[in-house]
This record gives sequence, structure tokens and C-alpha cells, in this order.
Amino acid sequence: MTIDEIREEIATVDTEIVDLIKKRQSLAGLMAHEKVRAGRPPVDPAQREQVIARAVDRAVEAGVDPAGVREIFLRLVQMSEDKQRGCMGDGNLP
Ligand SMILES: O=C(O)C(=O)C[C@]1(C(=O)O)C=C[C@@H](O)C=C1
Repeated sequence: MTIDEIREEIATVDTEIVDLIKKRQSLAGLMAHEKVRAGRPPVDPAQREQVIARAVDRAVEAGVDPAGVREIFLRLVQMSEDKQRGCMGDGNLP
């Protein structure tokens, strides 16, 4: 493959990543809705650790740097928590 071809593939993968982040954030909106109904807070530290551990395990399995994946997932979960907090403000539920 040429440099340009590889860059095109990278651009395709990047688009997929952003689309998946959008999907994850949309699930965070649904989660906020259910947590308000259940009277639960947006942050669940035990679940957060489980999500990160699952991603790190998958990274190890797949031969991807687990420290990098851990950082990325910490950020993804923070984005989800921010979105949930935003949704939980008065009149903001999706
Ligand atoms: O599982 C939950 O309770 C979620 O709200 C989802 C999620 C996540 O993004 O994975 C977000 C916030 C919590 O702190 C833990 C996990």
C-alpha cells in the first residue's frame, strides 16, 4: 500500500471511531434517563472500573497497548459521565 492509500484507510477507521463514540454518547443519554427514574447518580465507580478493566483485558487479548487503551477508555467514561450530568439538569433529558 502507498502512503496515500494507508492515509485513506486511517481516515476510514477514524470516521468509524467517531461514529462509535457518538453511539456510546447516545447510550449515555438513555442511561441518564433510566438513572433519573431509578434515583441513581450519573457516576458509578465500581461499574467504571469494570468497564475499564474489560477494555484493558480486550487490549491485552488483541495485542494492543493496554496503557493506551486504559487512557482512552477513562476519557470515554468521563465523556459519558459529563453527558449524563448534562442530561440530568432540569428539562434536559433526551
Ligand atoms: O454503567 C453505567 O452506570 C454507566 O453510566 C455507563 C458508564 C460508561 O460510560 O461506561 C458511565 C458512567 C459510570 O460511572 C460507569 C459507566
